[in-house]
Amino acid sequence: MGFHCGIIGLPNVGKSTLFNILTNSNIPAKNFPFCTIKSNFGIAPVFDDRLNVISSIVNPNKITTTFMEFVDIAGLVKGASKGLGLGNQFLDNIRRTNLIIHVVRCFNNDSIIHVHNNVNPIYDIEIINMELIISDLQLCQKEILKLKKKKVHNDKIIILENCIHFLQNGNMLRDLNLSNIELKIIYDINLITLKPVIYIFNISEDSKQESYFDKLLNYMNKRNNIFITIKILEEMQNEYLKLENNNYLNLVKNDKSKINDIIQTGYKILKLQNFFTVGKKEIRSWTIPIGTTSIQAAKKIHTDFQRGFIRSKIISYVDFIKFKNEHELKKFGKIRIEGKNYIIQDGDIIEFLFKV
Ligand SMILES: Nc1ncnc2c1ncn2[C@@H]1O[C@H](COP(=O)(O)OP(=O)(O)OP(=O)(O)O)[C@@H](O)[C@H]1O
Ligand SMILES: [Mg+2]
Repeated sequence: MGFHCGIIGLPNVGKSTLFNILTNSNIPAKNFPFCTIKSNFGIAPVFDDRLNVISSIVNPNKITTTFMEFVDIAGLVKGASKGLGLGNQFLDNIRRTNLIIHVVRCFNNDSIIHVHNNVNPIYDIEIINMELIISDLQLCQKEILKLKKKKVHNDKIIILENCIHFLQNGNMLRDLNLSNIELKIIYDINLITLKPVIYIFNISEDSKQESYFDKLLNYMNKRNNIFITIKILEEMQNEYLKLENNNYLNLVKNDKSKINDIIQTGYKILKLQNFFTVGKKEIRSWTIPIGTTSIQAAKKIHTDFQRGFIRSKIISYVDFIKFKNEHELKKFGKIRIEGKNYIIQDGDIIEFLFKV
C-alpha cells in the first residue's frame, strides 16, 4: 500500500466525481447535495514509469504496482461538528488516513447547486477548516477528560492543552510545529488538522477570469498551502490539468498524469519512495518512507523475510537499466551486499536473502 487518502469538502463540489476518476469507479456523483451518504473506499494503482523500463529488460510474466487507497465521504456543512448534515459521522473514516484531499468548488455553473448559492472558494475553505478545527478541539477535550479521570497528569495532557489553545485561536494543528516526540505521544488520537492537505480546485473554463480566483491563489500562497487546479468533470478528462503550486509548477496533458500528479504530490508531502523486487515471474513496486532500513523493508514484504533476514542484494535502478544483466552488473561491481541497517534509496532493486 502506498498511502491512504481522505477526500473532503462541501456537498456537491465534485468529490465523488474525483473519486471515480482516481479509482476508476462508478459511484453515484449527481447534481444534488448529499448525493454521497456512506463512505466509499477505492484503490488506485501508483504508476511508476520505471516499472515499465524494468519490464522491457526482464520481460516478466506479471507487473504489480503499489497502490493507494481513497475514501470519499459525505459533504461537510457549517455546523457539522454539532451534528448538522451527514459528513461529521464520517470524519472517523478520515481520521485513519495519512493525507487529506480538500475539494473546493471554483466552477461556474448555475445548474449545479451550491449549498451557499454562491461560488466563493475562500469562504468555503474556511467553513470546512473551521469544522475540522472544532472537531479536533472536541477530541482533545475528550481525551484530556479521559486522562484526568485516570489521574495521570502526564506529558500528553500538556501537549493536548497546547493544541487546544492553538485550535481555539482558529489554527490548524499542522501549523503548530510540534516536535517528533510530541507528535508520537498524541499519534493515537488521529487529529485531522495535523494531517497534510492537498487542496484541489475544481475549476471550469472561465474560473481563472473570476476575481475570486486571484484572491484564492494569493490566499493559498500566503499560507504555503499545496494546491492542484483541475477540471474534475469526467467529460473534460482529456483536457489539460495544471499542477500549480508554489514550488513545483508543471503542465501535464493526460489522464494518467492527472492521477499521477495527485499521487506524486502525496509522495512528496509524506516523504515516500518506491523500491522494486524483480524476477522472471513478477516485478513489483513497493512504497516505503524515505529513511527505511533494509530490515524494515523486508518486513513490508513478509514477516518471514524480517525474522530470517540474512542480508540484501541491492542494485541501483540507474545501474540496472545501464548494465541490464547480472553478468555485466557483476563485472562492473554493481551488485552490492548490504546488512539490515542499510538505508534504502529510491528505486533500489532488492533481493532479500533470508532463512527461517
Ligand atoms: N468542474 C465542474 N464543472 C461543472 N460541474 C461539475 C464539475 N465538477 C463536478 N461537477 C458536477 O457537480 C455535481 C456534483 O458532483 P459530485 O457528486 O462529485 O459532488 P460531491 O462533492 O461528491 O457531492 P456530495 O457531497 O453530495 O456527495 C455532479 O453533477 C458533477 O457532474
Ligand atoms: Mg459525493
